[in-house]
Amino acid sequence: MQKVVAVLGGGIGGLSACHHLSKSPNVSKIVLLERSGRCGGWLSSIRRDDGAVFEQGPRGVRPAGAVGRNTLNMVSELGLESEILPVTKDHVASKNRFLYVKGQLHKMPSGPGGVVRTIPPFSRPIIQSVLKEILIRKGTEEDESVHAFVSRRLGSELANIAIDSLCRGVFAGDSRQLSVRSCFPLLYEAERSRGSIVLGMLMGSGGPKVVPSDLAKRASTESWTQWSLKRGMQAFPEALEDTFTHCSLPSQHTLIESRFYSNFCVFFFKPELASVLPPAAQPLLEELRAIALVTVAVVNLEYEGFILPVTGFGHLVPSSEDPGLLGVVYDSVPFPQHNRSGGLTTRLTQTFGHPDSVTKQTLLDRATQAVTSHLGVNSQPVWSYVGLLKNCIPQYHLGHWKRLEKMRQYISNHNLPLTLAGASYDGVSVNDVIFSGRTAAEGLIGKT
Ligand SMILES: Cc1cc2nc3c(=O)[nH]c(=O)nc-3n(C[C@H](O)[C@H](O)[C@H](O)COP(=O)(O)OP(=O)(O)OC[C@H]3O[C@@H](n4cnc5c(N)ncnc54)[C@H](O)[C@@H]3O)c2cc1C
Ligand SMILES: C=Cc1c2[nH]c(c1C)Cc1[nH]c(c(CCC(=O)O)c1C)Cc1[nH]c(c(C)c1CCC(=O)O)Cc1[nH]c(c(C)c1C=C)C2
Repeated sequence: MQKVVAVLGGGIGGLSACHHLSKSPNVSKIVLLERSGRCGGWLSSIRRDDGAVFEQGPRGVRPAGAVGRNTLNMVSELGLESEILPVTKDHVASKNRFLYVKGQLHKMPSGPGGVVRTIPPFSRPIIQSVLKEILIRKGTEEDESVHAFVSRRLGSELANIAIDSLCRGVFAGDSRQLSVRSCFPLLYEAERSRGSIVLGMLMGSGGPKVVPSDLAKRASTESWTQWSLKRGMQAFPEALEDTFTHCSLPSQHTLIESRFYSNFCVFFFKPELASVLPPAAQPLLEELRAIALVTVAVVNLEYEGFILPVTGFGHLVPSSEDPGLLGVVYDSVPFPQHNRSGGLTTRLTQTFGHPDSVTKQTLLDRATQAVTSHLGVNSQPVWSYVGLLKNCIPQYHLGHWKRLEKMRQYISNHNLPLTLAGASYDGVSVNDVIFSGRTAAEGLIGKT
């Protein structure tokens, strides 16, 4: 039977679903409903006339693993190969990441030399915690906070500094609330199946299989650690959107209500879309609304000349150091191609948590002060932009897996023509979200 499919939300997840649905001869029509008038969601690049590009959302995508290959395959299908800006393993942005602890920048330990020596801010070699980890007994909880899990297996120092910062640098979240089972499923599974994170990582795991395109093979041969696009990450959803035929849309609410009487299948991309479900789906609405989202402020700064005292990807700030500022990316280091043409400049991006009650000017002042105190730079930025990204990163708190199970069970028990996909469910990275769009589409139409 021919299907008409409605996709709610034109973020990268919704666009990925459309891309895969459009390959099926059994789908006669796809209606993409996007509220904002622009597709791409959080993939949002500021492009200046002088060639400079600044990212308000994601700035780099990892090529590794099945989901990384899947994204590169899509990049290839869209003919964006010549737009790719790869960062290889031997690049300084791949080797150097920093932590800002007790008023000082510290390079995160990496490589064999980094783990066998005591490297501040840590008080003992990482290898000690790693070797002890193998002997620690398996946990018995169904889920645990990321902080509790790492404290238990690797010690409180790594949990308080490294893992606290990592959760801020990926989820803009609190490691004491985030779920290890949902945020770091590989670590959780490693403990369950091998009794140890270290053994689990050494032995590897299964996971989905994705046949690599030539581009994905190139990424692996050349050891890329991340990539972006010449015109910024926004060029990705733009290229996807260009492949669709546009037509005027019916009223959103009419469409959603009619879903329950006809052959519509709706992909749900955000809990806030809950407002368009009918009252009959109340239990589902409650679960959707319970998924928390955080708001962050993203401050892009441009300085004249090369101003950094260190080179690398950037630095993270643990919550004990500053509850507000999460981290600073040294954008000019991984992606100098995004600097303005002619003349040397440094582009930085800072991310702040809990920015709601603060003015944009205050955020800008705090950002420039952090450049002075963290990086010893006294000059002022020649250009800046402050963006407030409301409810932008879903938080997989303790028990998230149970909530997902309940929601999917409800959908199945009530035969609702709905599929949940996007950042709120099974992974927040661009790769995860694109893969979830594909999985959702394939659940409806079979493998493409
Ligand atoms: C600051 C920041 C930095 C990030 N950095 C990285 C990174 O470096 N690497 C990485 O891999 N990932 C990164 N991410 C994560 C990644 O960008 C997001 O998780 C991903 O883009 C989410 O895609 P999505 O399609 O699920 O949702 P969204 O991007 O939120 O898209 C949802 C869409 O639905 C629309 N919508 C909402 N409500 C309605 C409605 N009622 N009706 C119709 N449309 C509606 C919205 O307008 C939006 O376009 C970052 C995210 C942020 C916020
Ligand atoms: C300071 C805040 C943030 C920075 N990036 C993000 C936030 C909230 C968002 C983000 N960053 C990454 C992802 C995707 C994760 C994935 O699985 O691919 C998201 C949603 C990538 C990432 N960034 C950092 C790490 C360790 C990762 C994981 C993948 C990888 O190893 O590359 C660290 C990091 N993020 C930020 C900074 C300043 C920083 C470290 C120096 C910014």
